[in-house]
Amino acid sequence: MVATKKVGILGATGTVGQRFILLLANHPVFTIHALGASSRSAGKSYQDATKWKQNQPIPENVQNMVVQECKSTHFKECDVVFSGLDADVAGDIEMEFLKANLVVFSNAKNYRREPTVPLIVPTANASHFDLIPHQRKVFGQDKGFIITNANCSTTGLVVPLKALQDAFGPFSHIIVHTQQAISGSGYPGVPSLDILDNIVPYISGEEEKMEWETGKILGSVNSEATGFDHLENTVVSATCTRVPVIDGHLESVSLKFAQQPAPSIDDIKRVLENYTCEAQQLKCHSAPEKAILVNASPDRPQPRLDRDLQKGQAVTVGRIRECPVFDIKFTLLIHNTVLGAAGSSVLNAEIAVAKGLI
Ligand SMILES: NC(=O)C1=CN([C@@H]2O[C@H](COP(=O)(O)OP(=O)(O)OC[C@H]3O[C@@H](n4cnc5c(N)ncnc54)[C@H](OP(=O)(O)O)[C@@H]3O)[C@@H](O)[C@H]2O)C=CC1
Ligand SMILES: N[C@@H](CC(=O)OP(=O)(O)O)C(=O)O
Repeated sequence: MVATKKVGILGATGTVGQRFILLLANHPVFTIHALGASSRSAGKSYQDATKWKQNQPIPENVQNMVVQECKSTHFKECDVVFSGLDADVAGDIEMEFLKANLVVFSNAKNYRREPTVPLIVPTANASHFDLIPHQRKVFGQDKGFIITNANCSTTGLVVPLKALQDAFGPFSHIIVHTQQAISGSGYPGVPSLDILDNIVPYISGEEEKMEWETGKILGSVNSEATGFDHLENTVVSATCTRVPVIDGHLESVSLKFAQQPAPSIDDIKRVLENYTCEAQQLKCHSAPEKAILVNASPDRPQPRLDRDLQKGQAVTVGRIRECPVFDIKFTLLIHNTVLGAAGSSVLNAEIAVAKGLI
């Protein structure tokens, strides 16, 4: 039995922050101890500060907690700090927390490209925690560290890619087209007059994130455990669009393997169906029983039907078929605010506890 850890949530009033609260409300290892948001919210009770948009009520023990400003002194008793902060402010605030020797799991993009900061999708590259001793040396910390999770669309993409890369070697080409839910743009997000009866074929910065982050996540920790060997020779091309769905990003993927001849469709299905990851071996509370769900129906996955399977922590893959241009193509679905955001951070923190880092 692991002793309970106190956790803080930065950006607790936002879309990702609300997910953190639901995921942590009855958690066996983590207890919500402190909540942080902007000075607009600080000093108010949580229920007065937030515009709650979840389909379950605010947990009773959280409703009247007082929201703090995001200063490390208010969080010094926390064993873990989760961040769902707006990227405009996450950089400075998260660094102040790290320098106060706190453990930070961030959803924001600010430190994903830092050479000493692991970018971890918990069901794909938990081995990247191996860099933490080096990161602690670089930042002069004995206890604190920072882990980022990936962009939500990238997260969905890399889970099946990791399974296939482990089995069949690297890819030469990846083309991905996303149809992303509106919850991905926070609250109030995309104006209703822009998104109802419509599709917006542009999400600022998203394609660049998918094209870059994929290579860091599918790359490896170098032999000295002092940095990451980014994937070389894999070209990723992403097109990202916003569609009128509340939760769940759908992605159409085409792949070409570096090694030819490419595996058969049956071999691809078998590998995806049998994929297991370290979070499962470590028996982490939030690890999905299956990290990849293969659906054989011709019209699946679909956001409304598949996003909540495995409590939102799995990626559903369907429509696996030959590609007349590359080798194979398929469609995947990820719950963007669970595995694509708060769920990744929570599972990453459980892995860190299981590895003895916290
Ligand atoms: N939504 C998603 O699917 C995903 C989001 N992310 C990332 O997670 C982060 C949060 O996103 P999301 O929840 O959608 O955003 P929201 O806009 O819904 O929430 C932003 C949060 O940041 C807080 N905040 C804003 N300004 C400040 C400030 N000056 N000081 C302290 N806190 C501040 C807000 O507090 P207040 O209420 O007081 O203004 C709020 O709690 C972003 O970095 C985003 O890019 C990552 C992956 C997926
Ligand atoms: N841009 C994503 C959500 C997000 O905030 O991503 P990132 O953390 O990479 O900025 C979406 O629109 O669905």
